[in-house]
Amino acid sequence: MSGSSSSLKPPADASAPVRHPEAPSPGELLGAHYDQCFGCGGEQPHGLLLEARAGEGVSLTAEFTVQPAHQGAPGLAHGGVLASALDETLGSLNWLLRTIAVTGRLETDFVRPVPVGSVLHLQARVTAVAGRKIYSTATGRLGGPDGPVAVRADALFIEVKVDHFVDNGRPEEIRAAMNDPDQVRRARAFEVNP
Ligand SMILES: CCCCCCCCCCCC(=O)SCCNC(=O)CCNC(=O)[C@H](O)C(C)(C)COP(=O)(O)OP(=O)(O)OC[C@H]1O[C@@H](n2cnc3c(N)ncnc32)[C@H](O)[C@@H]1OP(=O)(O)O
Repeated sequence: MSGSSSSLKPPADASAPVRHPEAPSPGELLGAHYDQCFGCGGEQPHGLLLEARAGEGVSLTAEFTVQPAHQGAPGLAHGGVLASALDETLGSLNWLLRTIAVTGRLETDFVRPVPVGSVLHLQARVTAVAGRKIYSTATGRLGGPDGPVAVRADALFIEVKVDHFVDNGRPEEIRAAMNDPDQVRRARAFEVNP
């Protein structure tokens, strides 16, 4: 069974997404937006270490290898971890729009169990944009990019200003990020002043 709530259906006046002219080229790795991010950061040993690659249009692919630290049932990935992998993949799409956005809603279907050690092949694309609202969808497949779907999600991201993080994040981490030239450079990729 699948389906999504009405708030995930773009309104009639929504527009098709427009890839930013300076978005990474198809095939290019996006890299981490923050090295402490649970989804993509290289400094989180139990994180997902998810690597996303730009696709055509406003789409991307990503891979996530399920580690023993990601278990729920014995030998199987925890559903919340799989939802995180989908969330991170969908969030990475905003790089291609050059828009800073956070997840407002994420609806996930868990279709097949995902064993530890398996690689989840994720594919995501933005389907529509309406004002600050960005609608997107993703699948995660097992055994290869054309393998059977194990998880899928629809999401609504909401565009925010960089102040969203500055005003709400714990001051220690905000200060450290602002003092990190690499982090400042990544933030500038979104054409914002950190
Ligand atoms: C430096 C680089 C770093 C880049 C960093 C990137 C990090 C990516 C990490 C991966 C992604 C994440 O996990 S992000 C972390 C998880 N998410 C969060 O923490 C978000 C927490 N929530 C919030 O802060 C807030 O609720 C917002 C920002 C989402 C929305 O608040 P707001 O800005 O006041 O906007 P608001 O007026 O309420 O809503 C705007 C429009 O969106 C709709 N809307 C809002 N929320 C929802 C919702 N849950 N479901 C349906 N619709 C919603 C409203 O109806 C409205 O529609 P209309 O009336 O206009 O039609």
